[in-house]
Amino acid sequence: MFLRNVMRKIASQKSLNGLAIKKNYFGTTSSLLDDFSINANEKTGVSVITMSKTPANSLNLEFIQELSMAIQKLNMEKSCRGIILTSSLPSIFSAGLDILEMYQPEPDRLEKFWTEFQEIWLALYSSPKTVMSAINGHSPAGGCIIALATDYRIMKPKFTIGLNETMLGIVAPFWAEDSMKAVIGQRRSEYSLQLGKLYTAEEALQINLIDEISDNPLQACEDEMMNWLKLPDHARTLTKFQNRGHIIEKMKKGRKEDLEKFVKFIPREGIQMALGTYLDNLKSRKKKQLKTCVSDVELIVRKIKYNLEDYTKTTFFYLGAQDGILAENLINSGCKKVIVTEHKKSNEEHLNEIQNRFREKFLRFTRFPNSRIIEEYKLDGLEEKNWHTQPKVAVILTLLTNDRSKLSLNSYLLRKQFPFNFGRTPIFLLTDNTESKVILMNETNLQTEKRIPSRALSYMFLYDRTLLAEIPRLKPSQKYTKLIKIQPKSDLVDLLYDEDKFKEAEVFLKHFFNKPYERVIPKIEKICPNLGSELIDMNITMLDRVKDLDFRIIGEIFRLVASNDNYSRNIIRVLSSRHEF
Ligand SMILES: CC/C=C\CC/C=C/CC(=O)SCCNC(=O)CCNC(=O)[C@H](O)C(C)(C)COP(=O)(O)OP(=O)(O)OC[C@H]1O[C@@H](n2cnc3c(N)ncnc32)[C@H](O)[C@@H]1OP(=O)(O)O
Repeated sequence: MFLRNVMRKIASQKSLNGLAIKKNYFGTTSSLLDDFSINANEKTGVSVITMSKTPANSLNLEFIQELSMAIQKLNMEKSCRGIILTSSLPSIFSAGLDILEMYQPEPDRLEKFWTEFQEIWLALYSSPKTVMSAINGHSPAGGCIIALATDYRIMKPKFTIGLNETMLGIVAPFWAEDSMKAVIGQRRSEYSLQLGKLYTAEEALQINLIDEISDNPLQACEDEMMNWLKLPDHARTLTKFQNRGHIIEKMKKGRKEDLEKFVKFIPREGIQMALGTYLDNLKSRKKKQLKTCVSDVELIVRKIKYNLEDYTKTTFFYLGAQDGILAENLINSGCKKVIVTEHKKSNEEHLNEIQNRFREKFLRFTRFPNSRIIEEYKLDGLEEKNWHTQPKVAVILTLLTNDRSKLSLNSYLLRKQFPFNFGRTPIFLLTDNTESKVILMNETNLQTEKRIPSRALSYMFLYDRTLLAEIPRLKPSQKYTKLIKIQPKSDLVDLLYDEDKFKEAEVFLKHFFNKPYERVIPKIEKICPNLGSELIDMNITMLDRVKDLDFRIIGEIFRLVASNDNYSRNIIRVLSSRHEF
């Protein structure tokens, strides 16, 4: 049935020839908005569509409409046998859908926007012509969807491509997913989509997401096109539809539902919040250069202020009310938004105290909607509608603790607050909890329990000196892209950067790792009573079950050493020399 329709469509092109497209089809024409041009070569029958919508060829409604119309016309133009899509921008093929179309959208426009996007995809994916993408720049999300809808993809080295929708907290449509599966396979596709993977051209080639790499993708496409055009059009087209028919049919059947889903999904508060963050981040990405961290609240505040473009627009999420000193400092120094979270049941009295103190500073106190346990504090005069438009940076002031119940509470609150992906938002973790001796946060924790992708953790400010002991643990990880150098402010910090000392501790740890807890604990207890009891609190039965523990212990050792106490130094020496330990 589908193939019959295709045959009919191909046949009907003959009669449409010359009608559907302007008479002066050959040569160069520009779109009404000058967002792209078409160069139709009479000799080869190949039309090159060059997108030139500055700054990023992002697909807004008008751009898609015009582009879609042009492709549909070319699809019907008999003298056109091949279409190549490319970009005139130096480093971007297409940045995908214009995020501004989805951020704080007008309902009618949003509906039109998605309908047109479906339409352009159909026009490309079911084009009877040979369609190629000369991907001469970045091609994320919608850019990749467009490229995937073509028959052949040649990309310039180094740039990136992929369906990164989850990074924005949104979901690629099923038809884009289907087209990706058809190209790179089910498993790779699922993996790439879930993780919102952006691949370099080199990586993309390895997984067949693109077909070739070339320094001149347009020329390479033109050359490759000649091979494709050697074959009779009807045979090639029918073969294409034999392959794609089921995907096209599925899309057509599901497109109404897909549209309904989209217009319902996008305006959701959480999605808007995620898009706002992403957008802000995109805008300010280049300008943010965060450098140092200091172990003093005032200095941290000053640093943040200095580094953030607009400090007052930053939202601070303060997890665990504690005594609120850090939050108060932030507020005093100009921050207008702080969300304080606390488990009311467990700490109601404390929360009330905080609330009262904050009330003096804030003229209005609002309960966080849909939640009984999260309280929101904000300055009067802050526009309600901007409340959830995301800050440039999310700052999480969190209680890093060895208390499992508090940790899971924090995870819970984080999940509740942010059921979506943080995307590329840098997250600052601060703590003023000087009692803490351990961080149980590692990459796995962050990804699974707290659902913050590790890449978001690009910057960390740690106030608590004892927690600084954890910093070296993070060093080797590639994922922590910009770990800030901590200004040595104490012997402890100096020590942390003393590689030899650190190695010494590591050697020692190797010897008691993998040993049963029962054998190790009493020995640790003997030399370091606090550490032993903490391990007991954590209910650890085998040390090797807790991979992070090595650094925790290292941290503890450093802490002991930093106390400049001969006894502690002796402990280290003894431990390091006792291999049987
Ligand atoms: C039920 C289904 C639900 C939902 C499905 C929704 C499907 C969505 C598919 C999408 O396409 S979502 C859009 C995703 N797009 C992106 O994530 C790309 C974002 N852009 C970038 O990562 C980068 O801009 C780039 C790698 C493409 C290029 O980087 P660079 O060369 O450094 O350029 P700039 O970042 O400085 O960008 C220049 C300029 O353009 C603005 N911009 C970039 N992308 C977009 C966009 N997609 N929408 C709107 N605006 C965009 C960027 O903010 C810069 O603006 P300035 O004013 O600061 O110059």
